[in-house]
Amino acid sequence: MVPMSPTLSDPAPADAGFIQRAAELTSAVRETSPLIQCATNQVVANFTANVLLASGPAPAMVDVPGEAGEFAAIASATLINLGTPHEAQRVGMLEAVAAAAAHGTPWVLDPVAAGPLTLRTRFAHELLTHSPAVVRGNASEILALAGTGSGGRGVDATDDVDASVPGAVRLALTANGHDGAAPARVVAVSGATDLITDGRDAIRVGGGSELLTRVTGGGCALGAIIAAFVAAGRASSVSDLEAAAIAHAFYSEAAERAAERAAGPGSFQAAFLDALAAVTPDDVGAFVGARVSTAVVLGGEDPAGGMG
Ligand SMILES: Nc1ncnc2c1ncn2[C@@H]1O[C@H](COP(=O)(O)OP(=O)(O)OP(=O)(O)O)[C@@H](O)[C@H]1O
Ligand SMILES: Cc1ncsc1CCO
Ligand SMILES: [Mg+2]
Repeated sequence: MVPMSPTLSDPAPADAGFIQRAAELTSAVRETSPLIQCATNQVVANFTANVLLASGPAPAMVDVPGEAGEFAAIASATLINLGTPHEAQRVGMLEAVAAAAAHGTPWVLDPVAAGPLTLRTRFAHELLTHSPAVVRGNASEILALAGTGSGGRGVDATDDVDASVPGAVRLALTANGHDGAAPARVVAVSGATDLITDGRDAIRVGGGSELLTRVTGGGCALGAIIAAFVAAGRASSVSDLEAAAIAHAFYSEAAERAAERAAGPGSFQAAFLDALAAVTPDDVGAFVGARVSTAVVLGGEDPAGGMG
């Protein structure tokens, strides 16, 4: 059964354990430099690679059919972003997600502009059957995939993050994994306040900067950072849910610092890369303490038959 109209409990501040895991996971991402395969759109490939390099992980934009699966087998995590999904890239993406599944490698789906565009929306639904660890998008994209969208107008959101709660919960709970055999699917919705949920628990991440929406790739590069934090989280027993939320906190802390120094979108982009490199694990811990809240999903029902 699909949840009818789930809501969230009153928010609680992040507890000390979560704050500590945020700092430790940020250290781990810097120290272990996870290798992140990106099959992403041609608009943001360069920015995404720079965001990863500034943050610690190693990017590799390997999306060519015949190579994409081979590379997914050795990557720490894979990002699949549907911004400009040409036919050959779609073939490479299917190879990559099959290899990721075979090797237990986490992968992140960013269904850019899902909803108004039929081909990529169908392809996103096909990709969902290959068990992404995280589905990341703006509210319009998440609502479209959940089947509750308002249409959207393309790559930018027309829906509000809070309005996406029922859709995000539904999209999380319709995945396999809630039987305990595999990690639950995490759905991450970006906006003024970000919402990250596995259908049972939810985490809200505030802060950040509106300037992230004035340069291209603000959301797309976030998908690559989520992939890196989830990969490092799996190596240190941090749940995909918390790892994805800590990724958002890391990103928002850097965006806030960059916005303080920037005169506009151009200098913001450069300042953001500098800030991603400068943010410390303790900064991320402090950010989680100040700007992150947790809640429980109320009124959600697990289609697999138990809320565990
Ligand atoms: N009004 C806002 N205030 C602060 N931060 C914001 C705001 N809107 C978006 N963000 C941040 O910007 C980043 C990108 O989110 P956004 O929802 O714009 O992604 P997106 O629409 O998928 O972007 P794109 O597809 O253009 O890369 C996230 O880190 C989010 O928290
Ligand atoms: C502008 C744009 N067009 C297709 S993908 C993309 C990058 C933001 O998603
Ligand atoms: Mg996007």
